[in-house]
Amino acid sequence: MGFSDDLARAVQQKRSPLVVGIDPRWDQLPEALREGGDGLAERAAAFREFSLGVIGAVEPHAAAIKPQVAFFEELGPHGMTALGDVIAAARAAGLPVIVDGKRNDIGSTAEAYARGWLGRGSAWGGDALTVSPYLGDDSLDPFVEVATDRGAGLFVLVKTSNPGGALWQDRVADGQTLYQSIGAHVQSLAVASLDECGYGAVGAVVGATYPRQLAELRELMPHVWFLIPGYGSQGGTAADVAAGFAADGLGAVVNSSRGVIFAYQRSEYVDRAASGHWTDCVAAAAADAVADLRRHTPAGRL
Ligand SMILES: O=c1ccn([C@@H]2O[C@H](COP(=O)(O)O)[C@@H](O)[C@H]2O)c(=O)[nH]1
Repeated sequence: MGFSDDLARAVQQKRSPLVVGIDPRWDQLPEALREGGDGLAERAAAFREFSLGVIGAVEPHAAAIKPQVAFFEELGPHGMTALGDVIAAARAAGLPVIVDGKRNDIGSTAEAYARGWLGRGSAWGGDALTVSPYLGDDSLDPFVEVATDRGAGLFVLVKTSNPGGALWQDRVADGQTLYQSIGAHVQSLAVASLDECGYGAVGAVVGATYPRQLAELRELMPHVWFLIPGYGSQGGTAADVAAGFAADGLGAVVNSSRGVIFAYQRSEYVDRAASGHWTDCVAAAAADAVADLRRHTPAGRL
C-alpha cells in the first residue's frame, strides 16, 4: 500500500477531493501575524504560524495539503526551516503532503532530489512531489524508483493551468501534442506502479483551466491520479473539473490555494465567521469548496 492508496483513503474518509495549497504571501497575511517585523527570519516565523493555522482550520475538510516551495524558498534558510515544520505539522495532523517543488534534472541529480523529498523517512518527508518531465524519461526514472520503493507518489506536469503552457505543451509532433505524449508515458508509469485502488504512484498535473483537455486526458490515462490546480482564483470552476474524475468520484484531487487560505479578506466570510477569527474564515472557505466540488462533480458519489 503506497501513496496512491493513502490518497484514495483520505478522499473517501473525508468525502472530499479538495487539496488546500499553502502559498503564504507576506502582504496578504493577517495583520496580527505581521506585527513581529518583516526581516527574513520574522517573515518565516509568520509563514510558519499562518501555515499551521491553515492546517488546523482545513484538516476536517481537505484530503491533502500542497505547500508551494517557492514562497518558503524566497525567504532563504529561515523559510526552508519553516517549510520543514509545515510538512511535519500536516503529517502529524494526518494529512498527506504533496510538495509542490516542480523538481527535476539529469538522472543522477534527479536521484538526489527524489531521495531528499520523497517518503516518510526522507529529509523533507513529503508524501508526493510535483516534477517536470521536460528533461526526458531518464530524468523521471529515479523519481519513480524512489517513490515506489518508499510508498510515495509523484505528480508529473502534463497540461499546466497557465495560458503560456500551451506554447510548448500543445505542439504537435508525430500526430500528437506534447501533453498527450507525456500523458501516455505517465499512464505507462502508473500501470507499472499500481496500488490496490487501481491508480499508480505516478500522477499528473492537469489544469482546471483546460476542461476539454482534462476530459481527453482522463480517457487516455485511466490509472493516473490527477492533481488539478487552477480551480478558484485562476477561474476554473467545479463544472470545469468534473471530467477529471472517474465515475466513482476517485481519480482526481482539486487544489485551491488563495481561494481558501486568504478567505478572511473576503467580506462574505468575515460576515459569516462567528468569532471573526481568520482561521474560521479559512475553514468556511474550505467547507464551501468541498460542497461546490461535491455538487458539480462525481466527487458527490463518494
Ligand atoms: O499547472 C499548474 C501547476 C501548479 N500550480 C500551482 O498551484 C497553485 C495554485 O494556486 P491558486 O492560488 O489556487 O491559483 C500554486 O501554488 C501554483 O504554483 C498551478 O497553479 N498550475
